[in-house]
Amino acid sequence: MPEQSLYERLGGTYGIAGAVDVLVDRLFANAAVNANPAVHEHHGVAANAPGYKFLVTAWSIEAAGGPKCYIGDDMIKAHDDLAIDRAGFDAVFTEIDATLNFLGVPDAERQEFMDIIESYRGQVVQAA
Ligand code: HEM
Repeated sequence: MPEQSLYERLGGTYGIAGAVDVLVDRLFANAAVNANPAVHEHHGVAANAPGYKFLVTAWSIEAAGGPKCYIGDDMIKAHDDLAIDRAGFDAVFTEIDATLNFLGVPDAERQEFMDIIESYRGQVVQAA
């Protein structure tokens, strides 16, 4: 039997949307993530949460090998005006990892997803 995609092993659209629902609430409340004023301008507004959850869910579905459904900007353009530095990226990386752990995602799937996140560091970090 062929190995299931990461998308399938994460529980498909329902599993990923459920995880992003929890993740985005935690990111919006995370002081280290919001220390960047440009990030806080977005993440400090509760009304941004539903649309952001939609975009991050679709991005994650595609990144994990699920169906094509992401309509947002690429990762360079999406983070162009935010001056995200290494510490800012690490704060988000740590929150994603902690959330997947909190939700009981198995180690192998968590590691595989975190490797995907890490592979975008160079596109997201645009400040020294
Ligand atoms: C690999 C890691 C990351 C992924 C997969 C990711 C994913 C996304 C996605 C899908 C969007 C929506 C793009 C659109 O509007 O079309 C977005 C926007 C955004 N991201 Fe990220 N992101 C990452 C890292 C970060 C980090 C490290 C920060 C902050 C420290 C951050 C802060 C933001 C903010 C504030 C926006 C909204 C920008 C705006 O519309 O004004 N992201 N991100």
